[in-house]
Amino acid sequence: MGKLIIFSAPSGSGKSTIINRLMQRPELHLAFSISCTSRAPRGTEQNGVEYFFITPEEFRERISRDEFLEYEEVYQDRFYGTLKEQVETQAARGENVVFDLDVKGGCNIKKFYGDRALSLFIQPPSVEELRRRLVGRATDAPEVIEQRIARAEFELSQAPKFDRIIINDDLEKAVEETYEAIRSFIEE
Ligand SMILES: Nc1ncnc2c1ncn2[C@@H]1O[C@H](COP(=O)(O)OP(=O)(O)OP(=O)(O)O)[C@@H](O)[C@H]1O
Ligand SMILES: Nc1nc2c(ncn2[C@@H]2O[C@H](COP(=O)(O)O)[C@@H](O)[C@H]2O)c(=O)[nH]1
Repeated sequence: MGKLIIFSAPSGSGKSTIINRLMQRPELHLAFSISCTSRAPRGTEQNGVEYFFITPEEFRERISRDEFLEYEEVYQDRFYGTLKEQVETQAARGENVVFDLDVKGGCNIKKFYGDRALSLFIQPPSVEELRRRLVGRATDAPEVIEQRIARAEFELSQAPKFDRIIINDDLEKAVEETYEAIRSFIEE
């Protein structure tokens, strides 16, 4: 049975960037948990790769069918949720399942799996740098960026609830620190 690796942080901290780098390390046996979302794809995102993109109506139907391990309305009218089936199938294959979750979702999954899960908080050097990264990423409209920044203060206050805090200032250092944290956790 595989283990669970949770990445949480405010939007723009660099979770996806670090995850994408670690997915290229085959010795970690990682499998990404593809969430459902009711937001529209952005940039080069593809259905079934970054997310399963579904309508808010389908999202509500799936909630009523109890298909999610957890879900959040992270931003108004934008739902995100972890599919039970995804996680169970991947973990049963012996893969270590990686989650990219908002802070509430991260805390919920950690509570659910306890010691089987490692929860990592990816901390940006500052809120100003977070804004610079979101603007630089150029995937969101200015008002969406402001919504994400507005949530960041609460999310940063939740960092002590996580097993490890990784400061993502120098990307290479953050990737290596995360790699070592995961390697020692899966070898325990
Ligand atoms: N250490 C770093 N230094 C400078 N820029 C970085 C660093 N880490 C990531 N970035 C850049 O910051 C932007 C946001 O990163 P990324 O998309 O990985 O964040 P995220 O936490 O996954 O965001 P979201 O929660 O919205 O998916 C990207 O343009 C990425 O290239
Ligand atoms: N609670 C959950 N949060 C999730 C899930 N999938 C992604 N997320 C988080 O949402 C925000 C925004 O993501 P974006 O792709 O629109 O930038 C980010 O913090 C993700 O980590 C999920 O299944 N559950």
